[in-house]
Amino acid sequence: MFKRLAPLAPYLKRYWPSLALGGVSTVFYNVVKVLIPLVIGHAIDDMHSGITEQKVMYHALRLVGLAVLSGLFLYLTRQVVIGVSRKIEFDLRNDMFANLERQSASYYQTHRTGDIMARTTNDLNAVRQLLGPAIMYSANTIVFTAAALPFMYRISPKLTFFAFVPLPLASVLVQYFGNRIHTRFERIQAMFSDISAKAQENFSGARLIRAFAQEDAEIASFEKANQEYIRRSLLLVRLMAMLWPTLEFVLGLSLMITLLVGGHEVVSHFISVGEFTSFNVYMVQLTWPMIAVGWVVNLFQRGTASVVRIDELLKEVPTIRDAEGASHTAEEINGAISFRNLNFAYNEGSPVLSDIDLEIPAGSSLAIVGPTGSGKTTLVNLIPRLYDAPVGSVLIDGRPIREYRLEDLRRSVGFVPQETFLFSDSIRENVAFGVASATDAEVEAAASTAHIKTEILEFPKGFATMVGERGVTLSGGQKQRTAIARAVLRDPKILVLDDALASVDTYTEERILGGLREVMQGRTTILIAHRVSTARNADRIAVLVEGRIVELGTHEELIGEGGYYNELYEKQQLEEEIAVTS
Ligand SMILES: Nc1ncnc2c1ncn2[C@@H]1O[C@H](COP(=O)(O)OP(=O)(O)OP(=O)(O)O)[C@@H](O)[C@H]1O
Repeated sequence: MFKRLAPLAPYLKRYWPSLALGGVSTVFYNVVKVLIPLVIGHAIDDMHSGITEQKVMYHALRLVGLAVLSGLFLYLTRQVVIGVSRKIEFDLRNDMFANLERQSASYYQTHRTGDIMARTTNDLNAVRQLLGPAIMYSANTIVFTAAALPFMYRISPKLTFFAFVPLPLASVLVQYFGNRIHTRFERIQAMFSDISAKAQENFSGARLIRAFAQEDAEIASFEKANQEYIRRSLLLVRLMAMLWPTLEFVLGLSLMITLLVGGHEVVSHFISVGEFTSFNVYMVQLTWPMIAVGWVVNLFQRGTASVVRIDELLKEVPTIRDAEGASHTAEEINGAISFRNLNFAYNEGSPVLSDIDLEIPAGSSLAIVGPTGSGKTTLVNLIPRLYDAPVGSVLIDGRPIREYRLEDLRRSVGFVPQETFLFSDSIRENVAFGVASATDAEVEAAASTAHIKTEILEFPKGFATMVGERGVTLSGGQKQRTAIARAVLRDPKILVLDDALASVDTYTEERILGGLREVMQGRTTILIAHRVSTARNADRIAVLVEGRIVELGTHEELIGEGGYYNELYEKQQLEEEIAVTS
């Protein structure tokens, strides 16, 4: 077990002075606690030979003194040990988040979000309980039992033996019930996650549910899940209801034995009434630590399993990271992109890109068109290394992209993805994402280039308007233009727009392209498009079909070729004519 807990060692090491203080105060706390029954016993025997006010006062003060001392040490122990467990929880949470942030995009396709969330919440909680309560209660139990046993043994070895017989049973019972409670609790938690996910989907998919008139069906299905939840909860309630009476019975048994055997010892004058009382107080004090043993064993089992799961997450090495010796920086990037004999497949599946040979000179623009699923997004994703192409098949300024530091490479690419993601934050912060030093004027200029500034200023709070779950809902086109502003603000050498004008009308498209033309000066721009109107003004247009470049040239050249692009052009011309005449 200790080997499995090894990943915690560096974290514990960090706080060793606090842990040492916790250890010392645990010893002091238990030593003081062990003295209390002795003082009570002495007091009784002393008063047995005649009670005086002075004696009562003296013994009472001694007890109060000990109680205050033990309280102080207990406070110190809890404060220090539980405090350290919280600090380690904080460190672990930070480390896990940092490592999750470093993982490549594909990590999130192969790992379920629910599992990641469980590791960062439930497992972390279990580890904290192991570090805090589990360690503290085990230390208390061990130290107190070790300190109390010699005193109990000195009072009566026979009584000690008999009184201890049922106590381990309490601990075994707690462990047995604890295990079953844990299993049932996990099932309830799993069901609760299902219910929450269902409710959440219903809230975010509210429009779809209304449109399909599925409210009643959804209510019925939710009620079914909720019923299962209550059924499982009641099973747990039954188990808990059985645990406490059973425990009370076992502890009562132990006290009864103490009373019977101890009473007999007193009557036979083997021990005094004071000693008998001391012994009873020891028994009462030992009850909780004995119960705690079973509980602590459960905490250790759960905690150890969780440490393993957390360690797996912490050790996960990002598949895409800086290559060894990657030293070239953003300043060295001019923006010429080359694809050389590029073949690519996701996870060793069927090829998505085949024999791509393409040179995009620095500062030029390229439009990529092609049927859906032909690999356009995949091709541009390889430039900022969102997925890794085979070594040497993607180059920037003649250098394989792996020779650049990942952060610098990505900083040089302004990316407008196909699906816009906006954070639940103000529009300003969404535009300035990744550029901490951006001034208001720069943010506004970027918004102006993306032709969204006027619309933003029409919102009551302008750029401070919140978007996403806590704010206004932007239209698809507004979202895309916010994303364009975000990419432009980064002032990148390479600008990639993945179907970024799909949600705007042709008039707005024309205006955005006009604005971008200025921005595109001196930058390499790649535009993925489904409309000829987006592609036609690019320096060159590449047609991608089933992962291969089948046509490459200017608008005029491709029209002349009479291939896919020409067909697309004629079809869209026809559509426009029909739209005008109808
Ligand atoms: N992360 C991924 N894992 C596995 N396969 C993927 C992944 N992303 C895309 N694909 C597959 O690769 C192929 C090309 O997809 P891609 O998104 O590059 O096409 P596209 O030309 O951009 O399409 P669209 O015009 O519809 O956006 C598709 O068959 C798609 O199913």
